[in-house]
Amino acid sequence: MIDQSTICAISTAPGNGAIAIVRLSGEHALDICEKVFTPVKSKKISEQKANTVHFGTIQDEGEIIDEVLVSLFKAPHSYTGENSVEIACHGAPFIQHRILQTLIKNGARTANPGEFTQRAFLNGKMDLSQAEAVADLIASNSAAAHKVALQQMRGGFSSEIAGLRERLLNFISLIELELDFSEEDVEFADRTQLTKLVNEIKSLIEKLVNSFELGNVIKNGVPVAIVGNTNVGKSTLLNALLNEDRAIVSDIEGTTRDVIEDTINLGGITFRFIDTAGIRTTKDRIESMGIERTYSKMKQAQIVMLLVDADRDMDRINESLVSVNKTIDRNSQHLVVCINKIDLIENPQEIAKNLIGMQAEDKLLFISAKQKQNIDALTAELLKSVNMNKVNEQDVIVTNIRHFEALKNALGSIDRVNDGLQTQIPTDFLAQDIRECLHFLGEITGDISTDEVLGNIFKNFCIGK
Ligand SMILES: Nc1nc2c(c(=O)[nH]1)N(C=O)[C@@H](CNc1ccc(C(=O)N[C@@H](CCC(=O)O)C(=O)O)cc1)CN2
Ligand SMILES: Nc1nc2c(ncn2[C@@H]2O[C@H](COP(=O)(O)OP(=O)(O)OP(=O)(O)O)[C@@H](O)[C@H]2O)c(=O)[nH]1
Repeated sequence: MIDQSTICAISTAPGNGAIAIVRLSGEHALDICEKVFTPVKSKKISEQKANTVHFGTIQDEGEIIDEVLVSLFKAPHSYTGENSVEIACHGAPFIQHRILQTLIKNGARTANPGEFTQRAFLNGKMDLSQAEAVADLIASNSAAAHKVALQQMRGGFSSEIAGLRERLLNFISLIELELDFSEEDVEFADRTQLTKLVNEIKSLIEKLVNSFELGNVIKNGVPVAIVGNTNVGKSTLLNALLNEDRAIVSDIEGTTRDVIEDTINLGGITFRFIDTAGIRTTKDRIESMGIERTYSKMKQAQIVMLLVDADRDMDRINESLVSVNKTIDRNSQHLVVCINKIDLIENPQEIAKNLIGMQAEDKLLFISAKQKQNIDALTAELLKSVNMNKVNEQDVIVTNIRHFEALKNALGSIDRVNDGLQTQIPTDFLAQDIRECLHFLGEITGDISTDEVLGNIFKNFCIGK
């Protein structure tokens, strides 16, 4: 149910700016605006045409707060689908807050995060996956992320899903009719047509499910944990990869106590390098917390880059490989072992021979972070670990984990429908699988949603969006 109150918020970024926008939306947006805004032209704001802009002053009990521009939108032709007003004022936080307070004094309440977009969704201006894409668009920080978010906000795959869902809904009503007439042996739903539709749905969903691996990479970057004993050169390597000095480099053991994260664009893909505290046993509490965190970062990474110091004894080198082996899962993670400081030793191959626990799929590189030797080969190896072969350039890409989960569930149920059609299972079982598929598809577009799901989605939005 849509809450009927009129909401207001500052929609521009916090802090000083040239201009700021205070937004007002809801049934009483125009009346509230009228109480605080005096246009230079005498005509009342509520009598003005929609989609017009007006110059005037905002007043609080007779005191002028600012000269502003007011934009008018009338339901249903606004972003939220409700009456809306935007006040563009001078950008001092003091002015913005005074205006907000005045609006509240006159009957508005402050908006929750994402509440404008939530209302746009509830009023049918966009479906749920489009609303989610609005947040992605605001957060986009690379050309690829921008492209997929914009595509999704403008309809993306949700219109296709909605269309297929609509057709499946037609079938379920026919099948349910058959169930009503179960005494008689009638078949209202054409099984050949239904099989065709099921296959269409299946191939779309499969394509979308497969796109997620890349979608996730585009949206979140590839997490790479750089791990190793202290002083092996992790920070130096990070700097070599970043080509700048952002992490702390020093020869004092345990300098990197906390987890430092930095992103770098390699071949159009964002990698998130996580420079971790070295793995070793320590009595220092703060340092051991850092080491704890190293293990948890290692588990979350898509690529684990183990750095070893070529200049150390073999036991110490193998010790770190043993810890990594215990922690990572090669089904979902790649291991790249880098033998660093090759400038210091004669025969790095000797180390390679004595490494314990390397597996066939693991990669081994010999580098010097300080001398920047073989950094390009390492970069190439990282890019190879990101599997992008499954997706074509023009394909729609799923970036949202909620959509991914719903699609996987929908695929499971559509597979059961398909099997059921082939093995001619009883109609009531078939109907149940179809209903389940409809449910999961509906979760994506928001045709099926709960307050909890909506709450979780919109709580992560900015205020004013
Ligand atoms: N000042 C301002 N800038 C903004 C937004 C906004 O709400 N205000 N937007 C959003 O936050 C984005 C633009 N999106 C918008 C989408 C729809 C409508 C809108 O009024 N749609 C109506 C009327 C369309 C028409 O003119 O015919 C509609 O869909 O019925 C406005 C903004 C980005 N920039
Ligand atoms: N000769 C040589 N020295 C290196 C190389 N890479 C790093 N070093 C040196 O090794 C020392 C430690 O480097 P860091 O990058 O601070 O090592 P770290 O692994 O981040 O160390 P912690 O933060 O203590 O865990 C520094 O003196 C670096 O200059 C290399 O390829 N060759």
